[in-house]
Amino acid sequence: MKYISTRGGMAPQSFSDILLGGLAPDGGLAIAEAYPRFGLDALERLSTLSYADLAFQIIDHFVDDIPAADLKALIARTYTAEVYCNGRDPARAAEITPVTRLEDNLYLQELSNGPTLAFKDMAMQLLGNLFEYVLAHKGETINIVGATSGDTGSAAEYAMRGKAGVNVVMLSPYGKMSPFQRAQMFSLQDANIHNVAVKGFFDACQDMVKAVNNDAAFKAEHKIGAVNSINWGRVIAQVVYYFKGYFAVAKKVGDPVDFCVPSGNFGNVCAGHIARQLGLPIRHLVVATNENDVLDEFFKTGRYQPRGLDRTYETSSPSMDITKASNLERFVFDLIGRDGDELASLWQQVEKADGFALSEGDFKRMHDAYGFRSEKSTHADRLASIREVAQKYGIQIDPHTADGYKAAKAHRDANVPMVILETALPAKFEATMVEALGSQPQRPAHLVGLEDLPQRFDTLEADVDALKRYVAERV
Ligand SMILES: Cc1ncc(COP(=O)(O)O)c(C=O)c1O
Ligand SMILES: N[C@@H](CCOP(=O)(O)O)C(=O)O
Repeated sequence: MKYISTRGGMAPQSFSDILLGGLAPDGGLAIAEAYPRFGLDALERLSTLSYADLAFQIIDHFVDDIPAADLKALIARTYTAEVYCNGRDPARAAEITPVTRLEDNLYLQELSNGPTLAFKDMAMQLLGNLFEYVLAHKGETINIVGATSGDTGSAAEYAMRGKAGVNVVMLSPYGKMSPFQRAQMFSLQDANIHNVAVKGFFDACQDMVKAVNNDAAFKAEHKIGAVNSINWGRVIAQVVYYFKGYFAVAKKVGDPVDFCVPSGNFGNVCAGHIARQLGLPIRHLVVATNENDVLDEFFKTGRYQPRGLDRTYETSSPSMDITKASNLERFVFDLIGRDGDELASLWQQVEKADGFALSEGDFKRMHDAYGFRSEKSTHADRLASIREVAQKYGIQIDPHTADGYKAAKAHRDANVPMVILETALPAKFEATMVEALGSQPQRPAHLVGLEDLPQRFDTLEADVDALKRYVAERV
């Protein structure tokens, strides 16, 4: 499998190159030249595999330059019960992403049992091991520049801390993460981890990361790499749990299943789209947003209009406070027939803040052929969802998963299983959980007192040149 750019300006590249390269040289995102397709017989065979074996069978199709035996060993080392347990039911830990039945045809898939209590660990742990392997084989080093609204940053830092040849510079929105998220990142004292609080929202952080990546000379000189979902390695690892969730709930292989996905940067649900392209019988992909509802607007109207500061909100599902959904680019590339020139012109309009509107045909195909649906939650909805799930099912869900619960209820069909993807644990968002339920959520014993640890971070204005100077001085 080779990789091209969504904007049409990259000669086909191998997996390891795009893994280390991050953003494509033309500013687009790397994407597989074609999607392999699993037929029903192949799906039957996959349906009984362990998480690690399933991950290998899927990911191996996308890796053209790592020997299969090495890839298999890397994956086996990543997806273990020890890495994905985190104090929750150890008997279920071997399933890696256990699925709980809430009621008939309504399920919750746990994705937050990794070291940092959010779904980002599902891909990031593998990315850490892949980076280490590829860098050692190429004899190279990498300086990761990333952006986080709270969860990617800690997942990346826990996956990369202490790894030889890897530095991490992670930008986060100053004062906008939960105290737990902040402490998780800023308490790390490893010499290869650099936290930078930027005065602005996540969108500004991500724009700065992309600007650094778009400066070819700076990128080459400082060996800049990416861990956000602009990195294809992240997305392909996330595809696996859709297969696992599907096999857990489908009565027979081939039956339709719906997934509901709390969304912000569109990486998670983009992985669902790719799973569907690979032949997994997903009927609907329901995109759940918070008050930053740019994606809900897109799926309801066909108009994609990232917001300015006057319409970007700090919400109680803060990791989804995103109005420029980076990965939407990969889906729209597929939707418009993989025309790189057209995609590049649409994203020029996004970059000028004009946005774009889909043609009538593409708007219809997005629902009919690609199965997308969407729904938005407010703070009041979120609290009501957390309370309802606690009362009806005796389960605590975090504020982001709560946005998913509301959207799943809005789009449920009694005859089709709906899987809600859990994206974080309640412990990361104590204030909202206390507001909803009146009590503190549980947290794993080793994280008690996290917020009391000494914290280390730098601050920067939302200024690309300041970031370049920072990177040049530190790595
Ligand atoms: C807890 C949580 N839920 C949902 C999301 C949204 O996921 P995505 O950006 O992949 O759409 C994020 C971050 O992105 C997150 O951290
Ligand atoms: N919510 C994310 C934002 C970045 O998303 P990514 O999947 O593109 O890394 C976060 O928690 O940082």
